Amino acid sequence: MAEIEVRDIRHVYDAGTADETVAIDHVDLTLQDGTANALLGPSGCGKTTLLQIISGLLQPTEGQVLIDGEDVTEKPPAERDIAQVFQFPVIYDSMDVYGNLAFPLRNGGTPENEIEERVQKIADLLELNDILHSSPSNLGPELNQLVALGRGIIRADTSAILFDEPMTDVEPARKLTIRRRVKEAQQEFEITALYVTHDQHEALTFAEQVAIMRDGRLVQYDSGETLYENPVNTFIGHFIGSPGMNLLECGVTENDAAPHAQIGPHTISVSADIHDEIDLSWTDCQIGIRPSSVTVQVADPKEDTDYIPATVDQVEMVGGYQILTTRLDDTEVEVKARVAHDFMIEEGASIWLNFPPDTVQFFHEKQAVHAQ
Ligand SMILES: Nc1ncnc2c1ncn2[C@@H]1O[C@H](COP(=O)(O)OP(=O)(O)OP(=O)(O)O)[C@@H](O)[C@H]1O
Repeated sequence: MAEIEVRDIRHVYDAGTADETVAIDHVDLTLQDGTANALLGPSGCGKTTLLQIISGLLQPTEGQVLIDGEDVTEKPPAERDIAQVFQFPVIYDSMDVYGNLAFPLRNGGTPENEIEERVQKIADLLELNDILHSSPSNLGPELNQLVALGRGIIRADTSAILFDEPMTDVEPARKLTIRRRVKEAQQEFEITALYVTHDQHEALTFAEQVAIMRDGRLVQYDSGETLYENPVNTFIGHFIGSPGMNLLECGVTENDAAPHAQIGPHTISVSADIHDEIDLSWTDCQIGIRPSSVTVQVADPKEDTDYIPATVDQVEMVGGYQILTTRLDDTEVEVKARVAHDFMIEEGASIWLNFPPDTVQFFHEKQAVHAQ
């Protein structure tokens, strides 16, 4: 496998016409050799365009694609040795599963005994042994997608594999199994992989590093943990997590000689690292806190001023926990808090919330002021 680098890529569709669209706007991204990566972002942000530029199906308007340091921007797809798994599996019905897997090797003139060995290895890994001699037309889309994956990685000289929304046609109940097998194959063969999806759960479970795009730009490329804990801006804070980060409009006030966030009558402490960077003249500020970081108390904490009174508007059971939608008293500010599934609370109840300072992010003009 190989390192894939896109350097200062820009892509414009219908340049110079009324329909001109800047699909990729100066993106730099390096996928380290052997790593699992995901490309995540809302519809229309440029994921497919970037994927096609990497595979060679599309020539970028500007910028370069490098494979292990070699500039392949001008090379056609066939000379890049990049495999692609599409939304809908591309399978040859005229051959059985074995024939499909063996196809790229036979095409390259590999001796039959080596082909058999390699097909066996792939079949073991993807658990395809029982269907090796079945016709693909008798298999469901899940198994066909695995065959397409197997065919993509069967050649030892494949540089990388690109997945374009590969779970689109997979039944929800089968997704976990298919994803596990894809992940095992990626790890076993140390494949450089880029997995395009608009589903954050898929991206975060597959990839070590996730690139998030918006409006043709790469906004953040980091591990799932960093994206969750330290979003670079409010877009990432809200986009990652379910529900996303609470983003609360605030002012800045000075309290005990340290800047604090002010929401209506409520003062919220931030960490010392954030204090050092806040300017008291700032407007357009928000604090961000994950629903799982909000501490909830049902008994009035009385003199403990770190707790803010709120009212519970909605209680929702989500999987193994509950999400409370609350409103801070004397404001219209909504805060979501995650509590245990057996936490006893009713809609309309009074509640007290605490935002532990080391879990509070501070954003100025939508950008994080301090990466922790
Ligand atoms: N062939 C094309 N001609 C003109 N504009 C295009 C073409 N393909 C894509 N676009 C535009 O480029 C932008 C990026 O599209 P792209 O398909 O790369 O995004 P995406 O993130 O993959 O979206 P989705 O998740 O919906 O597939 C969009 O504004 C889209 O309308």
